Amino acid sequence: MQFSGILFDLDGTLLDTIPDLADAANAMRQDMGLAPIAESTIAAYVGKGVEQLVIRTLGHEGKPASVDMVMRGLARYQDHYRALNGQRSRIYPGVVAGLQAFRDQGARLAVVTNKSTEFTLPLLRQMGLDGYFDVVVCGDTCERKKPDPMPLFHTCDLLGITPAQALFIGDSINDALAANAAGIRVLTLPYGYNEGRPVQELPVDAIVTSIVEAAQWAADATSPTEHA
Ligand SMILES: O=C(O)COP(=O)(O)O
Ligand SMILES: [Mg+2]
Repeated sequence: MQFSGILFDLDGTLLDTIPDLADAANAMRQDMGLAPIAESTIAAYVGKGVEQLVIRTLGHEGKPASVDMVMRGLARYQDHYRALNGQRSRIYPGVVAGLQAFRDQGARLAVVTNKSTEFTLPLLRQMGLDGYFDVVVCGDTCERKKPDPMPLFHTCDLLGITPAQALFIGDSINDALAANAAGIRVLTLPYGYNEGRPVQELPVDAIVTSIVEAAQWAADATSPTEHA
């Protein structure tokens, strides 16, 4: 296989975390005197990190939340998510077999998520996935989050590879834009949370149905220089 490092998004790609994210977001809303909102609505608010999730969830009724409300909401949300993280989250079908297939092809694996370190590391451990990854870069690891390419460059540096040797697999516009800006080829999965937009619109190399299929795609892919 031509790729020596495979970078994975977390929420909506490896793990279905929406039930816990939605429970925490609705518990925060209840603390602030607001009615609960549907899980599917909250799924469309996920993707740009915890601060944006809180801002979008508090602004659901159309009125932007004040800075004070956002600060209070963030503290409440983080307390709830600390308690709920991993409780109802599930590994998507094909993930474990797919990660193993990539490893069997000789690749080193990394997670590049907008989720905070505090929540990412225990979740990977709890799901039994931590052993697959050499590098984990979270939403607060670098100065900027996806869709900025900074966390992807940082991951490549930590893996000791160039962007041309990497493949990124994600579920959202943030993943596609970060990968394109970094010069990293990118696959997307249709089952995640693309901020409520169809994945067919994303600028990616291919849409695959599972991580197993992604491993097959990577094994079959020809390098850009082979077309020259
Ligand atoms: O925390 C988020 O907003 C999304 O996390 P992700 O980058 O793993 O999809
Ligand atoms: Mg995601």
